[in-house]
Amino acid sequence: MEKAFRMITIENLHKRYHDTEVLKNINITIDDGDIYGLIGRSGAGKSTLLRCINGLETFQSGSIVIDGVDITTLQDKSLRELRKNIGMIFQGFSLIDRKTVYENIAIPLECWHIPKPEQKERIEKLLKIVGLESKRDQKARDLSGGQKQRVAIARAMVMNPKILLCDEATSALDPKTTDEILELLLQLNKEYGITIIMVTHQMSVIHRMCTKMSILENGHCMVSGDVKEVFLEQPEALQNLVGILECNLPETGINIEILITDEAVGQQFHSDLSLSLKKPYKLINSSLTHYREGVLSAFVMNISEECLEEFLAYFDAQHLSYKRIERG
Ligand SMILES: Nc1ncnc2c1ncn2[C@@H]1O[C@H](COP(=O)(O)OP(=O)(O)OP(=O)(O)O)[C@@H](O)[C@H]1O
Repeated sequence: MEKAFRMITIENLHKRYHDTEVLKNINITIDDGDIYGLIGRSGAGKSTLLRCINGLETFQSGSIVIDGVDITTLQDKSLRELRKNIGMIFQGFSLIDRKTVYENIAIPLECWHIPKPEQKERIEKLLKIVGLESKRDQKARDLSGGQKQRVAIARAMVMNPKILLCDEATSALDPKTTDEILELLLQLNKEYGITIIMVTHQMSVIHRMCTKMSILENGHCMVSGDVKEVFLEQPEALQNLVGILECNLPETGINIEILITDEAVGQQFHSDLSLSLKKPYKLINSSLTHYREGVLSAFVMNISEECLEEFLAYFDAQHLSYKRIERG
């Protein structure tokens, strides 16, 4: 398999505001073309980390290497060059309301003194990609939230960046519009290979979009890894974030959670189990989560103590991932 090219390497990053350390020894690597999710509670440090990546914030120690360049070595002009390679979109869109769609997208091109004919070519292409050709002369203030975010995406893409940072980009949108914006971002990632970092509170955004993820907690990076593996392992930081299982566990018997990543195995699980063991059990909870690639089935079962050994032997023989869960 071809070795992935590393787009961003963050090592031992510490960031303080006055006496408060808000990023504590962050180590994260992001490959070219990844869609990387950063999730965590409010105040965990996600936005600060994004601002460190695009050079808007300095930090006290550690390093951030982007596309082979250590950004701490950069001065004014080269820092501006770095930012040219990093587009950013926000929850609040940050458009200029009195300007038209076309004029908003043109802002970075104007700043970089790109000749008008080239500006036109780039903007026309992006208007088509984001589906706003018919709105080109409309003022930004007259657009819907979803249309505003499309303009912001086009503006972020207009300098052909290698990286797109999305800070809660869909938090202000309704579910259908969120879906359309996420689809657009997936399309940009697929067609242009752009590396995307998504800061979000919404676990569904991580499921749908991301290949890898980190969980930030109070300035620490608690967990990093493949999205599906993180959900399979259910580390404490993830449980803290999603809350403990919201189902009433019976007071007798043993409660076991099974996680299955193969969709077909998940669908067959109960019938296979019943046919093989012919032992009773209660199904307490079941859920199906769709990921970017694949599906994760989770079942909580209540099993009597006498039958436990047999069930566990079956799960082991089937190489199923399971764990005992205790009543809260
Ligand atoms: N300019 C600043 N000056 C002082 N403290 C700041 C500044 N910006 C952020 N902080 C503090 O840094 C911590 C991390 O903030 P940050 O905005 O990065 O968190 P977050 O995880 O993005 O939160 P949210 O999800 O609410 O946006 C918070 O305690 C915040 O109060």
